[in-house]
Amino acid sequence: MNTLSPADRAKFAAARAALSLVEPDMKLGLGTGSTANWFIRLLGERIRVDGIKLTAVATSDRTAALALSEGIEVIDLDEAGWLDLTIDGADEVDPALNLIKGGGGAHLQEKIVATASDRMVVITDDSKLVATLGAFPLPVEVIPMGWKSTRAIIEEMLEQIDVSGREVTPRMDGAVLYRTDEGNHILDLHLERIGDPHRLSPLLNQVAGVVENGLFLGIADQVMVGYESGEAHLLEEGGVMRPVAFADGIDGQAFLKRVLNQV
Ligand SMILES: O=C[C@H](O)[C@H](O)[C@H](O)COP(=O)(O)O
Repeated sequence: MNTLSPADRAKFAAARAALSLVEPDMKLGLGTGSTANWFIRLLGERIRVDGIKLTAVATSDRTAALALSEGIEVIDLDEAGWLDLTIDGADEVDPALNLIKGGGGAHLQEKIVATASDRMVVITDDSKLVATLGAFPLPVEVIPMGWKSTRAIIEEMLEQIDVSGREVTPRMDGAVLYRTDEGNHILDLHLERIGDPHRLSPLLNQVAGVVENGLFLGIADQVMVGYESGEAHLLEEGGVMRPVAFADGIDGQAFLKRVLNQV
């Protein structure tokens, strides 16, 4: 059997802890990325074990494909109307539960889905908890037409902003520009430290050509933090942390054995 890396042990623990938040008949938002993928696989297992019924909205083509392969019913957001709970990963989480997302290029759909939910719970390993956002490059989705002009305007705007770095690079997919599910490009802003994310986010979104940036401010309600040890804690605004027990009826060892042998 392949073994779980320390990072995956922590991601798995966070995802499994969030599984206990799922109740029958919920309409769920499913995030994108390696941590969200653990949650989606575990959700599929819970549906197989418990036979619970629920529907889900995906935040990317990748997530939709994985969810469908796990037997999860996937519907459009407009069909769902409003969601009970969104579970998603993050690239950085600050003490006020503000996030940087979009490392996988999916932050536009993720923000639409999270803000159309009663509750957003982030699942993450403890390495993503930071005092100040910005060490992870901030993704900004831009329309392909005139993207170089959009980048120039962003660079000029950044001169007025309290950040420690100002390099803006187009995200590449091998030799070509990266394309999101919507066919747009991504600019990664290497800011190192974002002094005032609440000032930066609307300024970015005001630039013509910008579709959405990866700052999630005041959107996440709680954070499930997983550790290499296999434990998980629930983090709430204000820094309160409490341990979470797994209560899902899943045989974790058997589940991991099956999943790891598929990889
Ligand atoms: O665009 C991708 C998403 O925002 C992801 O949720 C984020 O990048 C975290 O991904 P991972 O769980 O793979 O670290």
